[in-house]
This record gives sequence, structure tokens and C-alpha cells, in this order.
Amino acid sequence: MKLYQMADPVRYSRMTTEEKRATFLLEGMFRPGMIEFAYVDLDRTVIGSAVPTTAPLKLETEPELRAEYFLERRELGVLNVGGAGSVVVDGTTYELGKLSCAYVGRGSKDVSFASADAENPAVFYLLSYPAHKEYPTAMVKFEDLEGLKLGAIETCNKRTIYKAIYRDGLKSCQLVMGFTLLDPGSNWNTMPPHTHMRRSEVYFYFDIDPAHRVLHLMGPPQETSHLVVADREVVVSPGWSIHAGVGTKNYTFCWGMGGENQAYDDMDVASIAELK
Ligand SMILES: O=C(O)C(=O)C[C@H](O)C(=O)CO
Ligand SMILES: [Zn+2]
Repeated sequence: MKLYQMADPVRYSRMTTEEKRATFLLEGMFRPGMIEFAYVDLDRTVIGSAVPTTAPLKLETEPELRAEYFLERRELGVLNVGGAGSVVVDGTTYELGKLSCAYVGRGSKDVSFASADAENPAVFYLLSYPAHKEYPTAMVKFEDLEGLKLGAIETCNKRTIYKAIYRDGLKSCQLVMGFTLLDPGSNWNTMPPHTHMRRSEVYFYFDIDPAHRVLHLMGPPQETSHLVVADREVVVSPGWSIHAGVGTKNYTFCWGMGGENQAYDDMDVASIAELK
């Protein structure tokens, strides 16, 4: 499992583009037929992908976790961004269509991922944090999620936020997870931007045309810079960093957070005019 060590704002302000990409951007995951993980020291975040094709993929423990099984001390969020698939947790099957989400609680031992059709495989995005207690494993279908509408056509940021794992949805210890769909013609996410020192955040961008990119804005509001992000790439955003983006074409993304305070609106908003 690859280890990422996060930079602080002092190191950030001296980093080259290459150094920023190596530190904050996860590339090359989501390989067909593989389950793979990266460990981020910040908030002990584990980010993963599972793309099962002809055979199911099993969630095995990783040596760096020093755990008998992956979820011995952790919880896991799962979002399917591909074809129909399923997650089997200790003998119970959860069928996950595109944009359906599952929460797998601490103590779950036997977890595997499968696709209904190897030609159109499920693509599972995985996000895990340490957990202090067990919450029940559960799932929510996209059609059962209530959307929160934000933004406007005039500001090119009309979008709907879908919260799946949060205080009033699938319960968890610290993980908060959902995704944002932009209306056609709107391509700014999370603008005006915000920071939240109590939680770090992970953005997973998907459904990006291979010829197009998202420019992800990061850094303290007074010192922003961007990362150019391609389809199925992931950005880690420390609490001191804004996290916002604009696409050269339509795209979507999953946001997930770990840390303290699960209140979604615990955000320090930066006004657009104060950005540098
Ligand atoms: O478009 C948005 O706004 C978002 O998706 C914001 C994220 O959900 C977020 O940053 C939560 O802290
Ligand atoms: Zn945020």
C-alpha cells in the first residue's frame, strides 16, 4: 500500500507542481481486476479502488494496518461509479447500482466486491477511517437520496449535493461521504470555497471525458494554486486547504471526510473576492 505524507501550509507554499502532484494527487488507481489502497497519514485515511471483472475481489488486510483483518479497527464507505455490482459483507449481499453507496461497519470480517457484467464492471471507490465503535453495515440507493440544491446558472455552479454517510443518513464514527452532480452547463464545484480545520477531505473525480480535465483549486484562501486532474483521480485536501474545481467539460465527484465534527455545514467560507 502506497504511503502519502501530507504537507503543511509552509511546505505547500514552496512546492513545485510536481511535488504538489506527488503529495496531494493519487493517480493510476481503478485498474480492472484489481483492488488497491493508499494510506494517507493525515487522519489515517485509506483510499482505495476495486474494479472486479470476471471474479470477485476480496478485501484483504494490508501489512501497514497491523490488523488481523481490514476492518478490525476501521469503517469503510463504498461508492459504485460503474456498472451494476455488489458488495458481500459477512454473507449479506448489497446490490449497488451506479451512485449507490454502502457503509461497512467496524468488525466486518469477510468483505468482497463483484460485478454483474465483466464487460461493464462495477467501479467501487473506497474510503476508510479508524472507527471507535461498530455501526451497522447498510446501503442507500441513489434514487433514495435527497438532494440539496446549491448555486445558480448565473454563477455556473448550479449543483445538487447528495449526502449518503452522515449524521441523518447511514451512521458512522467519523466518515462523512456523498457526491455532487453539476447541472448541465454549470462546471464550478464548491465555489465560493471553504476550509474546515476539524476535518480533512478527499475528492474523487469521475465521469470526466478522457480528453478533458478538472482544474482543482487548493491551498489557503490567500495562496491558492491548482492541480490538473483527469478521470478517476483523487485529491487529498488538508483542513487548511480550500477544495473547489472547474471542469473543461462536465464531470462529477465524490467527496468524503474524516476527522471530528460530522456536521456538514461546519465550514469556514472564503469569499471569492478574498482569494489570492
Ligand atoms: O459542490 C460542493 O459545494 C461540494 O460538494 C462541497 C463538498 O461537499 C464539501 O466540501 C463538504 O465539506
Ligand atoms: Zn469541504
